[in-house]
Amino acid sequence: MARTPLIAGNWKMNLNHLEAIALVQKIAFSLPEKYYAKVEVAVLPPFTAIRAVQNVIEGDKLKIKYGAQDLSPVDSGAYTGDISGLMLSKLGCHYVVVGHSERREYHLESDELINKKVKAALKHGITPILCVGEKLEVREAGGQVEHVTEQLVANLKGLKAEQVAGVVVAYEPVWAIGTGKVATPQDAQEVCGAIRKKLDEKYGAEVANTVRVLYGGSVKSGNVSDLMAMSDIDGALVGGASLDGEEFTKLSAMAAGGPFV
Ligand SMILES: O=C(CO)COP(=O)(O)O
Repeated sequence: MARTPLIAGNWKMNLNHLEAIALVQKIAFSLPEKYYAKVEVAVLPPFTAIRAVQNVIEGDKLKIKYGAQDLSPVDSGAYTGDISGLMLSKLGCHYVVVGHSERREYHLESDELINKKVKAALKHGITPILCVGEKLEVREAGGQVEHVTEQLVANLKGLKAEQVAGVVVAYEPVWAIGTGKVATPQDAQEVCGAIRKKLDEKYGAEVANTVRVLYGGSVKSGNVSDLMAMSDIDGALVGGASLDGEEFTKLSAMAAGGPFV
């Protein structure tokens, strides 16, 4: 089954709502319509810019999708500072990042909490982009496949096969994030292939063949094609390079088979 590639720009804690509008307009203006048939392009602004991005995308009928970078495991209540899936679905979010390594590290998010967040996203019809990935010491000890597949199993616990089919998994080795040190296509394929094999074992071939597995970590227009040439890599979760309109457009075009025009 052919999987539509996904290029998702995780803006992290960057860009106010005015800068966000300008960036979306730049991407929309630069990326010719024909590319959208071959690649799905999404932007993931900070919460404060989602409404502005929604207005531009809906107002101009753009083919760019959008989403958020996190959500609460519950729908509403006394949880100061949190944002729920209910709120995000009302804003028309297609995607939400769950379990990014920066949240696992700085907000001490556990596999159990991430599992609840995946369920909350699905409950509200938002596709979770579930991030998994090992730290440098785990890779140096050769434990990356075991570590990542354990995270995957824990984070998807209790979901039915048809729910898992609606999840995107992003393999983001922590040592490659924001460092300029991209994993080799072979290293990325090893883990992305293991993710798909684990999905096959637990949920069957149809689900495993449906789920998109992305790679993330220092992806740029110059390395995205080699990564996506690997059989189990269906796109990229892009940090730094997604903040530069021209570079992100070029990267998206390359993911669609390029060349950039
Ligand atoms: O964390 C990432 C995307 O979620 C990757 O960030 P960089 O592309 O800046 O390495």
